[in-house]
Amino acid sequence: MLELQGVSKAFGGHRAVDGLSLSIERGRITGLIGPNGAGKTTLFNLIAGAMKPTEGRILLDGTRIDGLRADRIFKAGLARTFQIPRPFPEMTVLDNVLLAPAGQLGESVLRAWLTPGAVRAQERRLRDRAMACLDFVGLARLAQDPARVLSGGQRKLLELARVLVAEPSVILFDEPGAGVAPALLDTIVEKIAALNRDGVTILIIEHNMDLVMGLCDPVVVMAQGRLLIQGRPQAVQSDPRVIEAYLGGVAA
Ligand SMILES: Nc1ncnc2c1ncn2[C@@H]1O[C@H](COP(=O)(O)OP(=O)(O)OP(=O)(O)O)[C@@H](O)[C@H]1O
Repeated sequence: MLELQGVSKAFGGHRAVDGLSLSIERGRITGLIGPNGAGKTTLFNLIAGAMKPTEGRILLDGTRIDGLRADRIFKAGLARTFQIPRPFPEMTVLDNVLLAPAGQLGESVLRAWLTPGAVRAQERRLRDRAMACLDFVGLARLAQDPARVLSGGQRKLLELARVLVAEPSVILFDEPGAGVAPALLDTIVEKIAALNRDGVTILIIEHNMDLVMGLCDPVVVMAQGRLLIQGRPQAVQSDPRVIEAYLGGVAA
């Protein structure tokens, strides 16, 4: 579904991602782990179009997406969530979700003038869909509140609703468990699993090992910009190379 071929990203002389090749299988929840500075977030930036690779190719369903703008990749069905979501604090929760869909009919003034009925119908459909997404993540009752009232965990759920409006086929989650209270963590894990049951392919960066072991299969380990190993969660967890990479990371 998502294929990386010899992907590198250099910052000056430092290769944050170094000749990485990887296949993300359709319909799975793949975990991406590795010590701090391994290059995980840089890899997400490359896949989602926030950065261009220095070398290599990235294919989504066989079509090259490396070098495409982030909004094009989003429209092609690949969405990402951020480690620290930053909703517009004074806008309502619902309006924050409605910001996401690009290319809606109402965006074209000429079109709005020619076909106001179609625009209104489209807006209604979008609102309904945004409300359904908020309902899915459990935030529907807060739809009219300003986003600033949300807790860290609720912001992650809002972020999820925001990307779901676009009906992505692949979602990259950057540390969905970070900064989330334990009660909401279960909700987030449950929502990710439910989306996956619905056929969404998922790639997750996460430092919380319980979350990774319970949710992800396979698990991919990165160290120093490279792929260290890829395999079943239990096998990865007990692999001496992985333990060494983490201990090396702590010592550094
Ligand atoms: N924009 C940038 N400019 C220069 N160096 C960068 C940039 N982004 C990342 N790096 C460097 O690239 C390396 C990989 O960073 P990255 O954030 O991708 O790691 P990570 O695995 O996501 O780490 P963490 O788990 O701490 O988030 C680090 O050495 C980092 O300092």
